[in-house]
Amino acid sequence: MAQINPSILSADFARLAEEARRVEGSDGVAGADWLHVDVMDNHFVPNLTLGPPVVESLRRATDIPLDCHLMIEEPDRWAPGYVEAGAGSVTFHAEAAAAPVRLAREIRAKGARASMALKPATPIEPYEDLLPELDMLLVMTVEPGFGGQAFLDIMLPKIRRTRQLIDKHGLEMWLQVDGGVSASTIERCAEAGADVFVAGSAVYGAEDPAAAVRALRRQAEEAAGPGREG
Ligand SMILES: O=C(CO)[C@@H](O)[C@H](O)COP(=O)(O)O
Repeated sequence: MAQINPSILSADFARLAEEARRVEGSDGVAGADWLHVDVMDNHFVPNLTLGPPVVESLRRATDIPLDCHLMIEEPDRWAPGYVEAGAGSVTFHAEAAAAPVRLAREIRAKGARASMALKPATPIEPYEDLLPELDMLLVMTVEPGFGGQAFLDIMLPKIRRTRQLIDKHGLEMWLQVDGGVSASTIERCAEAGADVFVAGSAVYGAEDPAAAVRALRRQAEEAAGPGREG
């Protein structure tokens, strides 16, 4: 089943709890699967957002699970604190981690899903042996740092190759894409093998964000076909 994770980078930071609730399901209507929390340190990327205290407050204010994407240096030092703050999934960048296997094991041992992200220029192949240590692999489809950028369709072959490696090893892990995911790009991502979709402006820029989430999920599931649904 396709999962849709709205990115709070496109939300109103003065009203985060309310923005989280706008994409949560209500009255039996399915909403977003996870809330994607963009953590930026102004070093790994040229933008600055939030840290563990905000994650902790969001955890208390909403029921939706938190998918924290750490676009920061020294994730080996800081990532465990995000699990303690209440993240259900923590993604660190391959380019920043000193010891990715040890870090993934620590995140899992603390009780969260462990995930690793690749910037557009970072290939998946050197990380093949590491995949069993992860619950999710994130292929960035824009340069990390800002919402609202154009989808890099030259990332589609990397999504396809990553899916092939996951299937080759018989892994249950998820394949996430992030950046420029919208009604006009999500089908290509799903066809290439992605099953978790981060969408910022396509959700929070819509008049009805919860309806945008449902429409994106429907498109992704139709594009993936019966092989990947349910
Ligand atoms: O991590 C990032 C950007 O670095 C993303 O999560 C964006 O925030 C997604 O926004 P859209 O491209 O969907 O507007």
